Amino acid sequence: MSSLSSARSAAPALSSRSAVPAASAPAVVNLADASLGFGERLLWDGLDLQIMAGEFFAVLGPNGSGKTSFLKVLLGLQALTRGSVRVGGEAARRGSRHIGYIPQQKGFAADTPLRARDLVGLGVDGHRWGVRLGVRRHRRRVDELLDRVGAADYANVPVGLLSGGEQQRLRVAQALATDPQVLLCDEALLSLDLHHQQAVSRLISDQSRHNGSAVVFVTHEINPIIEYVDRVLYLAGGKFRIGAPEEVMTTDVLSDLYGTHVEVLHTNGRIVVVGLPDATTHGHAAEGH
Ligand SMILES: Nc1ncnc2c1ncn2[C@@H]1O[C@H](COP(=O)(O)OP(=O)(O)OP(=O)(O)O)[C@@H](O)[C@H]1O
Repeated sequence: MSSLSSARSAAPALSSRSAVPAASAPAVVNLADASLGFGERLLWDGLDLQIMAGEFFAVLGPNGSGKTSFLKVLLGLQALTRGSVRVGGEAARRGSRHIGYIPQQKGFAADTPLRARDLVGLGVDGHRWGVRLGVRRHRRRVDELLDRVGAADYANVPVGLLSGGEQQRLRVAQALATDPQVLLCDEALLSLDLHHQQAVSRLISDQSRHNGSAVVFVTHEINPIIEYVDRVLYLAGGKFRIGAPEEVMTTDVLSDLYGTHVEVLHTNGRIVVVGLPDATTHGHAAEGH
């Protein structure tokens, strides 16, 4: 185990940005002594982590560091090499009703035979194993969700004709339909313009602050969500570090994780990482805006 991972977190208090007091918030994700590796390749080892209701938790790291694998573990799609994982009080498993999932933005084909309200309706029905709400209640719930994400105006438009940002709002509505205990977001802002990045991240943050969902947000770029993040899990080179962004996103910590000197600059409320190893394709350095 690395020196960094031995400094693992036993769920430190949430940052001042959280509206949910740490003491009263229950843990909804619980990893104990968790390790994951593929063959020779170790992604992380000895990960003890609790994510609390209402917490906005970001998972960061360069390409290939294990961010998507971390989400798959929570989704019950990837078994750990060692240790245990519980979500909403039960062992992680596929199709858990405790989980809402916002995938990467991928456009729908223009001829997809679904209207905006149909897509959201699938989320409302998704966990009911065939037992649908009555037609009226179903419609009301879909309307509420469309309204909440600002999509009421295009409720009846086929999804393939909507912009990327409009489609992503619908995916948020779909994921929120069951008011999940845990909201998993996989690069949910990718390829959205700045305006839609801000709108979608605010919707996700609202779900954690006002409805108490724990948000687990996988991203290669912290800046679009920096104002909402309580804690970060930073994965790199088989090691990890957990803490508030200001504790983890530092020159010392990232240099230690990458095993080479990198510089972390804080400018205009943004974080820019400079000098990442050549082999590392990573958002911070490349973007630097
Ligand atoms: N089922 C698997 N079998 C073997 N290797 C795997 C498997 N799943 C993931 N890996 C490897 O584990 C590493 C981490 O992959 P993962 O997709 O979790 O990284 P990531 O941080 O999400 O990367 P990116 O930012 O590029 O999406 C990669 O080297 C990948 O090839």
